[in-house]
Amino acid sequence: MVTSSAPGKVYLFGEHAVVYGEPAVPCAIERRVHVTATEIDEGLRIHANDLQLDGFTVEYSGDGESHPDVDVAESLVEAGMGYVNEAVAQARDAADAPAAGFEISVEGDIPLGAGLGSSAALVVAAIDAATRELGVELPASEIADRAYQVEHEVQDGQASRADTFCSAMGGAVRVEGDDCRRLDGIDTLPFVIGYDGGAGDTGALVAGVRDLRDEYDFAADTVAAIGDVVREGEAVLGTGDYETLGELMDFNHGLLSALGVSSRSLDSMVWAARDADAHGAKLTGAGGGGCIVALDETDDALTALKYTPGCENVFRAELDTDGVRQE
Ligand SMILES: Nc1ncnc2c1ncn2[C@@H]1O[C@H](COP(=O)(O)OP(=O)(O)OP(=O)(O)O)[C@@H](O)[C@H]1O
Ligand SMILES: C[C@@](O)(CCO)CC(=O)[O-]
Ligand SMILES: [Mg+2]
Repeated sequence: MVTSSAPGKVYLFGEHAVVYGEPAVPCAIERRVHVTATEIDEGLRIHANDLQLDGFTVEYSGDGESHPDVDVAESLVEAGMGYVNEAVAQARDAADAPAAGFEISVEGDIPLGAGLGSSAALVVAAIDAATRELGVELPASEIADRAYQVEHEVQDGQASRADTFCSAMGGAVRVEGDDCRRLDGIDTLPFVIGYDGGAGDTGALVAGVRDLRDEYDFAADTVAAIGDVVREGEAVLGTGDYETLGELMDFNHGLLSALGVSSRSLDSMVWAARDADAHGAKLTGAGGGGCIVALDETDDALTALKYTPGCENVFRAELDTDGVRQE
């Protein structure tokens, strides 16, 4: 039995635009998904107590048959389990053990579908745990690559390498197309996260931006402008100039908002953080609902968000310089 874990992330800059080849800077945070893999004779059994489908907790056997004790549509269960199914397929392939069976248990402290990269953390940790259980130790870069294949497959081609690379490597990273790099010398960033308790549909939100971009030149320009913000941001990232970083985060949020991926509750959390003198604040991840990230080393934004209607949970998230690891 092997347990591995991998971190979630926030986007300092660049979500959505990264899908079209602009650079992005996601940063790993100290919130993790833990996956335990145990080899069994055949098939795939998954325990995922954090995954609620229509309010039901799911126990699933991927060999076609059995199902939750409750009546949940097969398609919903398949969708929920797709990441684990595909991660296990990657592990079997990497270890050259096509028939290996697994029992997989998942638990995590990353809210699901909220822009903190729970899917990438799950896939990265699952590939690591399952390959180690088969006696194979993959380099983090290969885990990142295989995890990207999984997200790409499960999300119908709507995925960049950003979430999976960041989760596998840890720290602050820069992703532009297939060019993925860790950014050295960045050990700390004062992130405060506000969570509205909701979720966004990543595939649908990415498709919405794609449509806008196809329809209007100014939407394409907006996506390109996000790339400019990222390039400006990475130039000051190592200097500790939180003032400028925050200003650029604010700008980035405005551009995402123009592309239609913010929401009323994300906007009110962003404004609550700004009113409390955070250096800057923006939505993180696909948007539509979920989380914002603010830059603030004081407790002011944290306190203000606690009393913001629509904010269900607020927490500080340290930069996690460790990526995937065996526990
Ligand atoms: N702890 C977990 N247990 C089971 N499944 C999980 C877990 N964490 C993530 N998942 C899977 O990942 C899906 C959420 O992925 P999705 O890409 O929609 O959101 P996210 O990764 O949290 O946010 P974003 O991609 O915007 O950063 C869940 O519906 C589930 O299938
Ligand atoms: C919206 C997006 O840019 C980030 C989702 O966390 C999609 C992706 O990069 O895969
Ligand atoms: Mg995801």
